[in-house]
Amino acid sequence: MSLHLLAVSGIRACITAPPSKSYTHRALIAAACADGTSVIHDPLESEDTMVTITALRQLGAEITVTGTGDLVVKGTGGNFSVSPGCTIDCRSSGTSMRLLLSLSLLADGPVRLTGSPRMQTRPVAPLVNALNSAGGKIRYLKEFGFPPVCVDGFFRGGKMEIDASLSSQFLSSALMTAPCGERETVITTPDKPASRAYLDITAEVMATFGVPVGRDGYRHFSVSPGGYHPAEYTVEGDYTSASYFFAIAAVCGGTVEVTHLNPLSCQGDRVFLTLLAEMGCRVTEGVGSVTVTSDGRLRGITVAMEDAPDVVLTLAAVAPFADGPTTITGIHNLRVKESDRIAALVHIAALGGAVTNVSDNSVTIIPGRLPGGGLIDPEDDHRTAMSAAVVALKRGDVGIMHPECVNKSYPGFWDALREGGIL
Ligand SMILES: O=C(O)C1=C[C@@H](OP(=O)(O)O)[C@@H](O)[C@H](O)C1
Ligand SMILES: C=C(OP(=O)(O)O)C(=O)O
Repeated sequence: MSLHLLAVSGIRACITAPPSKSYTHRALIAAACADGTSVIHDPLESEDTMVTITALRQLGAEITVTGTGDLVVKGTGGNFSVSPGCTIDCRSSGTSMRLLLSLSLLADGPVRLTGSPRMQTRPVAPLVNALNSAGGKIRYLKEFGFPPVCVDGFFRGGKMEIDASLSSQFLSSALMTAPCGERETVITTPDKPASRAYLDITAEVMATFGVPVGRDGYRHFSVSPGGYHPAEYTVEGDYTSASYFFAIAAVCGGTVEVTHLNPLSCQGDRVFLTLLAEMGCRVTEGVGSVTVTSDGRLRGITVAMEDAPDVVLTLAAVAPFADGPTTITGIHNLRVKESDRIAALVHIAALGGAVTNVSDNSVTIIPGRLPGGGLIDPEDDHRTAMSAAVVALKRGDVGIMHPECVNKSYPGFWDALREGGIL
């Protein structure tokens, strides 16, 4: 099935942001490790967070859903008990795969971690190397450096060096397991980590569940053993998911307000609002909401995006409608996401009528050189589908195949557009 959207203009909409995917994964993990019962209010219900819930149940945490959708998590105190042959299917969730890789070392037996064919091409070697130097006995079951893996051994802690230049998730993974290690964990990174804001999210959730993370910027971290405390936790709204609505306001013209957003959030994807302001939109922050207003006239910009990789595709959907080129640097790890997102970016820009000049770590999007329009297969990448929707609503001649792939992070995306009167 493919979805064809009509062009819209002069939008007036108010949409509630869904809960954050990154915060939900982390709150679940901290709660599952805690010594007692936690309640997670307003968790994200999506394919990826379901992967983490199912995995934590396989590891022995009891997780129940209340009538209002809250999650009650009976923690294990960091002692996971697994059945023989335990195999966790992370499907296409990179966050689940990476975060569970360290965590599985806390189990009382071997745990196999596998995933979709695409997940089996997403690297884990820098994390596996570090864990194997600190008590882990992790083996590759197919291709060296990639899932599936068999996780055995234990998490000793101590000094670890983790190269997180390809993915911050390697670092978040070891950090989240560290409170359940045998001794103090001290992690250094040889290079600047990718996607650094996600490390702030990790440290914030850990602190809420009673674990302070000692750190010197993003290059040196320390965590003491002692475990997590249970907590009552409310998940904030997701700025990445909100970016599509802001982008629609920017290119189609009009006003879109998105509510349920924390104005003090450490989500790096908030930067998307700064970029829209630079491109010519009016961005106003209310109490727990953000409004973007645009007359559709946009300027091209130059921007470094290594700390906010997930909104690069949203920007690629906006850039074709600017009055000049947009250059984006810091895109080296986009090739190892749910799809090759550099190829996706080229396709999205072309739908909007722009050509792209791609080099190793940057891309320039030049508007107005191609006819644009057409059909896109997002290749199961939720962010490609949602970004293509931005172009489709501007132009009216774009079809999106397999629109249900948004279920990975935002099952309610198409309904939110309908309810907001945009579809
Ligand atoms: O830790 C997280 O929650 C995430 C980290 C980022 O990945 P990388 O650190 O691999 O860039 C981001 O792209 C992903 O969507 C979520
Ligand atoms: C890259 C993403 O997620 P993950 O790494 O968890 O698959 C994403 O949501 O854009």
